[in-house]
Amino acid sequence: MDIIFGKNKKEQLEPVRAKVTGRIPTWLQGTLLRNGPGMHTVGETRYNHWFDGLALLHSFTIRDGEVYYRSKYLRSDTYNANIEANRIVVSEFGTMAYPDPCKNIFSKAFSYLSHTIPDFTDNCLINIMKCGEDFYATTETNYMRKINPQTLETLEKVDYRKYVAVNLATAHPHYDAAGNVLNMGTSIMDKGKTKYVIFKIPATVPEDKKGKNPLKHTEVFCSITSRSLLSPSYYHSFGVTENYIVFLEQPFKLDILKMSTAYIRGVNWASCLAFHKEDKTYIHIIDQRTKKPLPTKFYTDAMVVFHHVNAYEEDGCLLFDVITYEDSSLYQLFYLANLNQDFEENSRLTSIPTLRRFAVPLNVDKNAEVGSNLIELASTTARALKEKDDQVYCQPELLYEGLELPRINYAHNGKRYRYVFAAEVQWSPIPTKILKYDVLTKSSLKWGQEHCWPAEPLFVPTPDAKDEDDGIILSAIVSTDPQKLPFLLILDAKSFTELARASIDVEMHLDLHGLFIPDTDWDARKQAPSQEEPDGAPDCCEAPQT
Ligand SMILES: CC1=C(/C=C/C(C)=C/C=C/C(C)=C/C=O)C(C)(C)CCC1
Ligand SMILES: [Fe+2]
Repeated sequence: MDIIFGKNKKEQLEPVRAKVTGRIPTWLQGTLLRNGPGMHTVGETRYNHWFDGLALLHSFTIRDGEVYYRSKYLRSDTYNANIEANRIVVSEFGTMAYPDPCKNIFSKAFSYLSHTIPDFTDNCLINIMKCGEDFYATTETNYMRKINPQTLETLEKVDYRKYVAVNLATAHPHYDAAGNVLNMGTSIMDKGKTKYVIFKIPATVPEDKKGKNPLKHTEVFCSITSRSLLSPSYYHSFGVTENYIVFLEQPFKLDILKMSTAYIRGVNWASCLAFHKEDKTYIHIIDQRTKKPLPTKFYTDAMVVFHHVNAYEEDGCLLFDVITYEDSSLYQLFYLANLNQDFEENSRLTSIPTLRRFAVPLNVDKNAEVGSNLIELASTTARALKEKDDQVYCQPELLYEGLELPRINYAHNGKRYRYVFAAEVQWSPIPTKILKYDVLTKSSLKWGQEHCWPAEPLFVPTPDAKDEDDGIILSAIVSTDPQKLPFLLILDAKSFTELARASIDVEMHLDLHGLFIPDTDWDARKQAPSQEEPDGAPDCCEAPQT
């Protein structure tokens, strides 16, 4: 397993042509661009956690039935500093590192105590964000790196703090139909307050406005004061509907005092996160029209959510679907020490990721009887029980057990929808199958093959799509069988049958998230990789058949 998780992956700088079997639909033209950790040792030093790995971008360019693959490490300041020192010198989620090992503990304490919030890493390994015409590699700190989506080159380092007061920001922004970005982040102890800040980055900038960079036009949409100044919640994503935003203030919290002393205590950031099972999960619903949270205090039991799937409005209620855990053990399992030969035993989840639907009444009758259920929808068994003091306790409906890395047809984001595409996971965090779950009929279709570990499945609609599932699924598959090459799998999203696969003779990393850039989004001819790579691409076509 170390080969898949812990081994450093080589870059594939020149585009390599894949061996395609089956038929790739002719309308499918564009680039699947993805991000994830690819290097876990530098010199003699080793990261502790899989999320610490240095960001390795990779892309699959699909053109006229062919697939071209390339990969490149993000040249973050973190990457460059590590490579130059030939050891890990920048701290990541699960690994604390010190730039200068010669300094004694007192000078270390002095330099690190001068910042309550330490300077974080720019190793942007989680996702790719589109912002106007630009693409960024993202993580959860205040940094992003602009990238060239064709060459995978690393461009400017962006500090969110220049545009909006946040120390952390999610790697899962939302986009509206015009391409405006909606994201949120945490502002820690700024002017004596810790807040969750929802902000908008416009897709375009009016001609007359100075500066073409949309980030300069970032606007704070709404701020929610954290229940606690020194222990704000950790969150990985949030939900949106046509008129509302859903934010879960969950009892999985960052301890700011622990973070500010982590360097002198020699502990990692992960140890500053804790799940408080005795606490509640507060559900904040922000009205996009008034830019204010609803006054009712909605809450549910303690849980941990990383991924929101979708949310929508129905008959005066807001429904949201999330993948829930009963504890925070997921992040614990990705310590590389657990992901070894015996990972099946060492990395058993203590709670299975479960798709649950919550329903929140948008207009709460103050006179409703205490104990009454405020949800009268035929479509869900989720309940919202009126309590005293304007509180409403939400009880979810269980939809499906054992799934992660959810995606939907994004045209249905914020609206009623039927299909969740996800990776199936059981008691181990390793995906073994790709899943299509129908939230209406509660039925599912699956794709899986021996030794195959699929990445997050991404939905691309057909150009003339009528049904929600008119399109294809793209997923990069790595194999635990060294004889079997990794491949890009293309499934028909309706039937969930394989249309084609493109095998690539490289050591591919397991990635996290990404996006598809249709060729119509840029001047395809100008950017075609075939220009850099004349016909008869090297070695690729000799790839052994799998
Ligand atoms: C470095 C750093 C962080 C990094 C978090 C990361 C890298 C999380 C990755 C999560 C993933 C990949 C989840 C998948 O579901 C924190 C804790 C935000 C804050 C302190 C500094
Ligand atoms: Fe994620």
